[in-house]
Amino acid sequence: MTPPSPAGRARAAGPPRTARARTGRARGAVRPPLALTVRHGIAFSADPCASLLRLHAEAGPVAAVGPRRKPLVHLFGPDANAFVFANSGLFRWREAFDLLVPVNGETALIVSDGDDHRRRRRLVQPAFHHRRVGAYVERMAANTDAALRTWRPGRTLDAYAELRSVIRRSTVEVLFGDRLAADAEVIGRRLQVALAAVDRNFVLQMMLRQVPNPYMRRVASARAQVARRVDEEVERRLREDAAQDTAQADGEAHDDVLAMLMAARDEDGGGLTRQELQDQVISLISAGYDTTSAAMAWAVYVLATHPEAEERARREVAEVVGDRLPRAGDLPGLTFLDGVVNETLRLFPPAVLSARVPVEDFDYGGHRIPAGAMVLYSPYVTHRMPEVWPQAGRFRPERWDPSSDLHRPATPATYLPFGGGPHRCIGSTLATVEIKTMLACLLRRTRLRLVSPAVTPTSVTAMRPRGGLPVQIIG
Ligand code: HEM
Repeated sequence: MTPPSPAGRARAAGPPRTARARTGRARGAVRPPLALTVRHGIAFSADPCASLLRLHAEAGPVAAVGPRRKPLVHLFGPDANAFVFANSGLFRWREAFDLLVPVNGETALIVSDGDDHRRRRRLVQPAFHHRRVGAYVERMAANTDAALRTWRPGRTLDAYAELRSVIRRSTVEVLFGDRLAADAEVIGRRLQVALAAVDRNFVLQMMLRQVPNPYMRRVASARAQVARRVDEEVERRLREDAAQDTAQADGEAHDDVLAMLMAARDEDGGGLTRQELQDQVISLISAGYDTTSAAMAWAVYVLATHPEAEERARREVAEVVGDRLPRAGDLPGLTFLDGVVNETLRLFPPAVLSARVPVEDFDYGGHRIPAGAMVLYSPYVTHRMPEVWPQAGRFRPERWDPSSDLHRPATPATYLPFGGGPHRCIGSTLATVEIKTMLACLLRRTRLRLVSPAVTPTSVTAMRPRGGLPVQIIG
């Protein structure tokens, strides 16, 4: 599956670049109503996804909640998404994603702005080129199949946890090579301590960041241990390069993202600094496996709850892939499976919300939104708007077939599981290729039944089934 491409089309079709020019005179500064703030706050802690749909229904396309001095301003719907993506000069990412810094590092892409971001993104982007990602399919398939071979009929297991550990291994392996992959479990466990810290509710995270405390010290120490392991690998490769005495001497012999990052040069011949390299490695692992595992769990869930779609996908995999493991060349032929992946990411986008902080006041939808506010746009709410997607709440993978009555062309403003604009997810192709490959492996080898069809989502940064996804293996 290739999701719609980013900013170009949004800019062409979207609103003009200056915020005030588009929206005319504002009625006045947004003022979060206290009653709405309290009601939404309580509902959000119980079920964030449902609470956002209610907030949109109640307040419309602009909904401010939280403290008056620094409100959280939700901008809902395709117009808002197009506006946010087209006006990237109005926003900073460092402030918006500050809470990720303890895990991702100061120079990670998601917390970089302006020229720094452009430079780093240019250096990192080639490693995620479509052609390179194709080369990883066989590793992903082999890792998945190795895990599935241990799944015996009759057994009950947590499909989310099991597949997440496959994804962790594949992510570390394709990004950073076999030596780090051998440590994938240890790296994953340490990183998990840090990731758990940024998965907590915002208020608690902000409090934890205010004063030194044992919890944040544990997070820093876990992150430092991963950073040391990454540094060792970089050192070792540099020594190998210098020695030029093995087949792996030129660095290019490592066919992974780390090799590309180490070799990357801009027009002036400059590359990533050691700090930048370390932060990119850690932030790519952490951005990569939590979100992809969440999406994978939802894909298993929707197939298990839609037997007809599951059978159709199974038949397609049997015809295209047959008895062997899937290869990159098979993926374009798996068109129904594309629809399954697209539809899973439409109904269950792991990034329920994404954030921006404006550097100056701006007007939108008749409201003045102050500099420093937390502006939030929501893939989840957009994807469930009936005026955008017919039968919005239903899993209908056939809607991705242009000949279907339900088909609607996806635009960057209407379909945005990977965000949009200059910070659009760099790993979108890797993620969708991985989910598709893993589903093909699952469908050719096993049949699953959910232990309970009642599943509640949790988290807005990597939305996943609360309590995992217990399944019974039935074949
Ligand atoms: C289903 C899986 C994934 C989802 C739903 C997802 C979603 C997102 C979203 C919503 C953003 C923010 C964009 C914005 O607000 O405009 C983002 C950024 C990012 N993602 Fe992903 N992502 C996924 C997988 C991955 C993978 C596999 C990687 C890398 C291995 C990755 C690396 C990144 C990075 C580095 C950024 C920051 C880009 C920048 O700031 O320039 N993601 N992702």
